[in-house]
Amino acid sequence: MQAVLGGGISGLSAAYYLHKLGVKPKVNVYEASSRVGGWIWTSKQKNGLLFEQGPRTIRPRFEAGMNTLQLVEELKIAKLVRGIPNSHPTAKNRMIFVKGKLHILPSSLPELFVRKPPFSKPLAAALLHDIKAKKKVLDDESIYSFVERRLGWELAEYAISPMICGICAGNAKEISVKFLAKSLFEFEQAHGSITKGLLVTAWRNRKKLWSRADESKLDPGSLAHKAKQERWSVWSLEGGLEVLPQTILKSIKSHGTKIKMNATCSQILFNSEGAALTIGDKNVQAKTVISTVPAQRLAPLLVQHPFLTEELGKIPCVTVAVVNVAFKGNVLNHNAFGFLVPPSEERPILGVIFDTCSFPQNGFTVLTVMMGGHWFESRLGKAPSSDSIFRTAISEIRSILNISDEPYDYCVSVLKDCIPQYVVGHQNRVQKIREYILKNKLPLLLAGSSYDGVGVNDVIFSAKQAAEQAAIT
Ligand SMILES: Cc1cc2nc3c(=O)[nH]c(=O)nc-3n(C[C@H](O)[C@H](O)[C@H](O)COP(=O)(O)OP(=O)(O)OC[C@H]3O[C@@H](n4cnc5c(N)ncnc54)[C@H](O)[C@@H]3O)c2cc1C
Ligand SMILES: C=Cc1c2[nH]c(c1C)Cc1[nH]c(c(CCC(=O)O)c1C)Cc1[nH]c(c(C)c1CCC(=O)O)Cc1[nH]c(c(C)c1C=C)C2
Repeated sequence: MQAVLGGGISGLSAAYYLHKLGVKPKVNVYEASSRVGGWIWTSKQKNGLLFEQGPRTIRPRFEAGMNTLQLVEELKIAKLVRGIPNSHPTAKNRMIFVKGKLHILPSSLPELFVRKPPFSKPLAAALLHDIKAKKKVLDDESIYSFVERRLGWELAEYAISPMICGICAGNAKEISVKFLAKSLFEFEQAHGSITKGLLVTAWRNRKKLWSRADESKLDPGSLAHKAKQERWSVWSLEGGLEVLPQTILKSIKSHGTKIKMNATCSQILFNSEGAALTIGDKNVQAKTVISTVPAQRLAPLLVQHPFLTEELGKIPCVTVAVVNVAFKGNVLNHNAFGFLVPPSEERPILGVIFDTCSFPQNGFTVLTVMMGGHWFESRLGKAPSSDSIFRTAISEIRSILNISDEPYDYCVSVLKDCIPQYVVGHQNRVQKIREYILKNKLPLLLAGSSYDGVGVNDVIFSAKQAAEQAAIT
């Protein structure tokens, strides 16, 4: 038996790809809770309203983004995909809330040459800063410190810090530069500055730059081709993102994969036949194990290998409080994706997504307020009640967005340890962990959000790669 730990989107995808690759023997998925989908969770409210408690949009970019679109086609749910083009107001209008005001961040090249508050200079001036700044030889550093050194304090504070909140609810002063800006970091290391690295790369790729080679590689009838042609910024699914894990679940069940619910794995002991897993009060033998559970949850299961327990345990996670709230009619003065709040503003919220600006819902306004993350305890308290989280969220949206209407419906969720933090040294740590597994010939493959990216595309792609590895071992 092949074992997959975790029934979130990566565990389900791993089982899907194992079947697609014709891997024998049969596959069992072990899920600790009583539902599948993990953080992908669409709740159906009164009047048919949909609240996304976790992710809501997926980016159709790079290999991993194309792979997810291909998966959607294979699952025969392409007709449910709703793409948002780059020209849509929500793709162009991303805001930050600084010193009592909402500011739209520049989203096009010409805007980089105009001064836009809260920045004191046009953003293009940051390149002058970069050209003048001395090279520093480093193996890794925080993304805040890298951007501050090379492009100046304002970009670090008002662009990078909120962006890190809007991706991993983390502190840019702790998150590795390699999480978001690996190639810019490498430009400095190889060429002395970001600008020089960009020019050298543009020159080397000058032929590719002017051709649409990427597009011509895509099958003209495919969803990925449509996404490129229509220049989608993001997409979601009619009925909510949870349709994706639910459809994978149906597909893998129809192929004979067994999904074991309320089945927490509490120990993995490697032996000559593979691995003996303790699931609840039973022992089961597996040929290989694909783990998609968070690194911190996997760490204590590997008692035979203290090195793995220690290193996996050093990949931390943060907790996010999510408040979905609906109002009757349009209560917003902006047509935008939403806004983020730089941590230096010291407000209790991380940001707000204007869900219905992207995907309207029968005359309602739906907003999602995200809170906590790295600052959960310091800003919300040790164990805040749902009621106090809701009151804080409402008071913030009332004051920032000038909304005086009473909510029509709402939902408060505390997502415990939901997003891993790729702190400085993360990439080296993951490499050392994988080298150890390889050197000790352990039948263990790692997938999910703790290692190579936290987006839905990244985790599905990591599951595909793990299944491909399992197929050749
Ligand atoms: C608030 C929020 C907003 C997000 N927004 C976006 C977005 O807009 N776009 C985007 O691309 N991504 C977004 N993400 C990221 C994305 O949702 C996640 O990375 C992805 O859902 C992770 O899926 P996973 O299957 O790897 O992990 P999980 O969803 O964590 O699934 C792991 C599963 O393993 C189970 N498990 C844990 N321990 C054990 C055990 N010992 N034994 C058995 N089972 C176990 C858990 O119960 C869980 O079901 C967001 C995440 C959050 C939290
Ligand atoms: C405030 C908290 C969060 C918001 N979204 C997330 C958190 C933790 C989670 C999240 N958002 C994105 C990703 C990455 C997806 C990927 O494909 O890699 C994750 C895990 C996408 C995203 N959302 C925003 C940005 C700047 C990004 C990065 C990529 C992109 O440009 O699309 C903006 C944003 N996120 C949140 C808000 C309120 C917000 C506002 C403008 C919430």
